[in-house]
Amino acid sequence: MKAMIIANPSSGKENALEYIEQIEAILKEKGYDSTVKKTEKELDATNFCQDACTSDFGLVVSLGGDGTLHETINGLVDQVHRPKLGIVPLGTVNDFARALNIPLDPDEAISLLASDNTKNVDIGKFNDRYFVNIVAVGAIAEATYDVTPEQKTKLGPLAYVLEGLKELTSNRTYPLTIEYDEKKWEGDSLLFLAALTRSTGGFEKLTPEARVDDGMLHCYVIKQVNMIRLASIATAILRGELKEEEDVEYFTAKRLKVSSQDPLVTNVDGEQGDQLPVEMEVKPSHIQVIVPEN
Ligand SMILES: Nc1ncnc2c1ncn2[C@@H]1O[C@H](COP(=O)(O)OP(=O)(O)OP(=O)(O)O)[C@@H](O)[C@H]1O
Repeated sequence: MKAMIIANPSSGKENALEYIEQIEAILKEKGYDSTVKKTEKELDATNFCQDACTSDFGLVVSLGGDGTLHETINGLVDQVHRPKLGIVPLGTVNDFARALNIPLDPDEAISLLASDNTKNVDIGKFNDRYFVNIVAVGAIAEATYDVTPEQKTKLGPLAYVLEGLKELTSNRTYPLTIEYDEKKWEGDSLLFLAALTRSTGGFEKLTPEARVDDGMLHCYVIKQVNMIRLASIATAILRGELKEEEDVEYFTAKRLKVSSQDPLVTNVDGEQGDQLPVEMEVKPSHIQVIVPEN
């Protein structure tokens, strides 16, 4: 059996290469011959992973942050043969690993690679690319672009939360039309979220209803609200009860289209996405990921 280790030497604390021997050793015990591929630039992980799929590899390990993981998954999704995926998180946020209960400690995540326990996880299609966590539309969605690498290193996930809260208080709304399955929502919205998992920006209670393998996009529209209601929504988020708020519309969908008369950009798994209109769809239980039991 063949395994490919896709390592980004620049991720997190720039120490990915220190873990390679340890990973090779554990995979050897499982009967894998490992090939190590080091990324040098954007899209390398996608191309390496596509090669692994077409060359009949049984396992691909992503060793890096969320960016490397997304690029790896984007190389996997459209293929007929999709190897199992192992994740060793080295980034600052590691949302997908959090959502799957994969240890954030690299040594523990490497030990997990010996496990045969896997989960078939949903993937979201967003226009012609894929996402694993969340799509956001609104001012807070643009806030993550303002987080500097220095803030990220110093504050970790909190940098996104702080930047996001700052934007929320600006209370800017946008007219949105959301067509989902056979239904439609239209109105002014402060923030629209479509989540596949419960973890966003390192914050694990924003969208607690979302399960990684339920085949659904969990959608939350925060409507136009006054400052007092906004404070109530903020505390509801902290309690993991966003959907209970009266100014929040919650629904699930298998596919949806979001449009607006305003030229709004989107945020897809923390990266800048296409401008509206956009279409999304769930590919249910599409990739097999090594995860802890329970
Ligand atoms: N050798 C390299 N040097 C610089 N950048 C690289 C290299 N290889 C890949 N990249 C790019 O680095 C991007 C970010 O990597 P990744 O997300 O793994 O690390 P990170 O930014 O430290 O993690 P996080 O986003 O969780 O903080 C990747 O999306 C990829 O395009």
